[in-house]
Amino acid sequence: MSYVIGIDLGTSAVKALLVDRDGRVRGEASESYPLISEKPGYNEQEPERWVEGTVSALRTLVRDSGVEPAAVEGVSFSGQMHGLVLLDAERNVLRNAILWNDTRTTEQCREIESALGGRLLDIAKNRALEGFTLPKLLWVKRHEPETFAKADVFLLPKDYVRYRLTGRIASEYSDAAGTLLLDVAARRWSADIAAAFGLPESLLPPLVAPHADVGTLLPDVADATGLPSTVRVFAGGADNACGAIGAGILSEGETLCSIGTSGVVLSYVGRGDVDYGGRLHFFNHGEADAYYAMGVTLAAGYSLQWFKDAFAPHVPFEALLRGLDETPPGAGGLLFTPYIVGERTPHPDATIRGSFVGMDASHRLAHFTRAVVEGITFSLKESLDILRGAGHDIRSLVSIGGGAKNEHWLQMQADIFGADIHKLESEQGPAMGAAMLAAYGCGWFGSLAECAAVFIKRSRTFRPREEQRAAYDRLFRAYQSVYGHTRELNEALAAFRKPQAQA
Ligand SMILES: Nc1ncnc2c1ncn2[C@@H]1O[C@H](COP(=O)(O)OP(=O)(O)O)[C@@H](O)[C@H]1O
Ligand SMILES: O=C(CO)[C@@H](O)[C@H](O)COP(=O)(O)O
Repeated sequence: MSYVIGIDLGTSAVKALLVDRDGRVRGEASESYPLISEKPGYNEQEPERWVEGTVSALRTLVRDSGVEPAAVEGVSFSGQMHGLVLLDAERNVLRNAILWNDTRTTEQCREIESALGGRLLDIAKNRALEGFTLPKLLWVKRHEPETFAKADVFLLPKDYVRYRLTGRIASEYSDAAGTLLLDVAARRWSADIAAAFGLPESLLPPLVAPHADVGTLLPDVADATGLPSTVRVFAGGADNACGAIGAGILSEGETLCSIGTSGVVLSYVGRGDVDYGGRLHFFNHGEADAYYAMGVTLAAGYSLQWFKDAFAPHVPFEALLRGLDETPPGAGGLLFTPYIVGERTPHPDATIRGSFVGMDASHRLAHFTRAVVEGITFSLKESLDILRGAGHDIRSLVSIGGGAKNEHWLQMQADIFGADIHKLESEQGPAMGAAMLAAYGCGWFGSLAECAAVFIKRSRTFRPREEQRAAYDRLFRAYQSVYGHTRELNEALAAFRKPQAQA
């Protein structure tokens, strides 16, 4: 038997997954690392910790799985998107990486909009959002000019780890799409956008396809992990592209709901010339010539995690969510908006914060829990509705991530979305998509879809229930009005915010 390894470089941890030719998971290892949040809205990580964590997870995986290391044929990557890693000419890291959930760059977003106007959407297919990479580059240029002057090349998080494992600098389309520097439809860096901000083209790493073979492991990495130095390394993809691959979202009509730290609803798109007017993210998929359109809730699982940590730290998730069964839709008249670190879709707003609306003396923990879970799901329905409004006929979704672990929540997704929700048999998230890119790269399958047919199985389907669906439709209208009523209030409150740990 031969094997591949998928590595998912997440925000809180790196996970390495060993998968055999039949798609069976033969081992798993992970290592966590801290988030550095020195000021409100600032979120950074030390790239060296990603490398140490990845090498250590690979070592544990190889040691504990008991498989013959020489039987591992390929490795590939999935990674948290948008993060900025700056390297000097000697390939030293110049500063901590600035992450996707860092919102310090509102001013740079306005600068990008005024410099490029409609050309930004024409070329990069996305509007300027704080989380994306170009605003981060401009922030460093403006606030840390000495650091910027030393920058020779920039990399995205998983591309940096892959560079350290192989010695080869490269980026790939699916992650490059989240920088605002890619001509998304043409799959090449946009010389126009780079020039508009005085960025030398040499700062942009060479681009390859997600399944491209980018070399083999460096001898010292092979020694440290126990893998042979002949193991083939494939470029990999953005975590959402890999999450979609790992859930089999590989043809027109397929839609994914992922509730991790952030939450996304994304649909496969077969063409690059589709115009969503910037209301959704539009990125290159992990498959050649394919794309996806996606809405993002910044704090999806993170809202529930925050609520649990703050108000029920000793209650396990399963026990906390049992309350979903005990209270009817609407949580006794309580609504929650999950804007606790700002929002992206449909309200690109770094200043907005969350609300509980309708608190009543009768409300208890179970009502608040239900309101939080409903609010997260309503937020994702806003993305779903934009996709439907743009012509996507969405009657079913595959649900993944921590939020898919709870069956009451999966049923709620069916009721709120008005669509069938499919649960996967062995849900491994983006690490499985990365393993599939390696399997495809190794030539085990003729396409990612052929690989998905072997690797991915659906286990259960949750169908919408009419009575609940009607109640949620009424609640959703109330939910949608909360943003407009709380926007100015939050602008006034922003000055009182303290630094907080995020995501
Ligand atoms: N048993 C559970 N039931 C429902 N939600 C859960 C459960 N366990 C974790 N979660 C939610 O899933 C989130 C983590 O999901 P995960 O996919 O692991 O995220 P990430 O990959 O972004 O770290 C947590 O923030 C939490 O809200
Ligand atoms: O910013 C985005 C997508 O645009 C995020 O999806 C990040 O790519 C990481 O999210 P988690 O997987 O950690 O929730």
